[in-house]
Amino acid sequence: MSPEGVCDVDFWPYLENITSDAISRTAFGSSYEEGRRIFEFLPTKRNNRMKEIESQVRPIVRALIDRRVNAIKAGEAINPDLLGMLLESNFQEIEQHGHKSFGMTIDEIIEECKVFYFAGQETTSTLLSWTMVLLSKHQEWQKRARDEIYNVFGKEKPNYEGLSQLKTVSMILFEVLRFYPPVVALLRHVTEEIKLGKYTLPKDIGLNIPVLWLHHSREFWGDDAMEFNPERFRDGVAKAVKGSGMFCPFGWGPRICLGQNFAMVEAKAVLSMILQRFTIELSSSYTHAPRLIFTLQPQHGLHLTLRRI
Ligand code: HEM
Repeated sequence: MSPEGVCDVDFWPYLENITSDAISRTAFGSSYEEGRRIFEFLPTKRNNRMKEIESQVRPIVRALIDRRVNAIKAGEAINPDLLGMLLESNFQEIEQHGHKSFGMTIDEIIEECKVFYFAGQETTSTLLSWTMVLLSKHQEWQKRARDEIYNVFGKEKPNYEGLSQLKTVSMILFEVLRFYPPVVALLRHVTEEIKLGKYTLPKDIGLNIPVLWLHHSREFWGDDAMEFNPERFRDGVAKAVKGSGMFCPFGWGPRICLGQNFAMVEAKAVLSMILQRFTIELSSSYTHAPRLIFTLQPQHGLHLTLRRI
């Protein structure tokens, strides 16, 4: 940072770090440093070695779980994190039915932990990235968000109660999720022939529900569908869009995202802490090129100019 408090920085790695920390602490509590190592194996275009990744991630998670299981067996208190809760409910299930086949196997628990990691990290850092880009392009919304954050927290650290009062920030995050949904499509496999409206879908076909397209359709959002306008969410999601299910950044139905509240709270907290300290603009080295690697990411990084307030 220059003596005047200005710096040019690629913010993307920092956002990746903070979201891995958040999910690591939530999933594995005090073992979060260990949990973070899992992200080193997240597949990217450069590092697309799924089999190798699988063989490296599994022992890390397995060691974490074994240690916890031994602690529980030794009568130690259960950690109030995701892994602790999963193991506790699993033990109860097995005890209640008196048989191992009622609980999850260790392999299934490992899979659950991995799902939380992979589902929760990249998606949230992507949401935060596009929020930074759009607030840089729309300085009036950046100012409105900062004013609200100062009104609620001043310069103090954000707290959970205060985060639920951030209405403008919520509107902004919803609009970012509409504009650049981290998950651009929902994929389904049709397991048996079914009638869907006027269509009959045959067994064994794949369905692609185009979230990105639905979120930009003039038919559902009106003539300003291609514009960034958080105001549309002032009276909630139902009033912003024609037709239910057309705003689906977290999916829809029984498989809707389990972490959506977590993600919103986390995004609000991170954004509050950034806007309390800095104004943000796009740096001259920023190149706008969203690309899809599982989620919609900034291809050439997130180069921003930060000015200390
Ligand atoms: C902005 C952040 C996030 C976005 C946009 C997002 C999006 C989604 C979407 C679209 C689905 C449904 C996929 C489908 O139907 O095929 C999903 C499922 C899921 N998400 Fe998220 N997610 C986010 C954050 C998180 C976080 C933070 C967690 C964990 C703490 C999480 C955990 C999960 C899990 C476990 C599922 C699977 C639910 C099931 O299949 O029953 N997500 N997410």
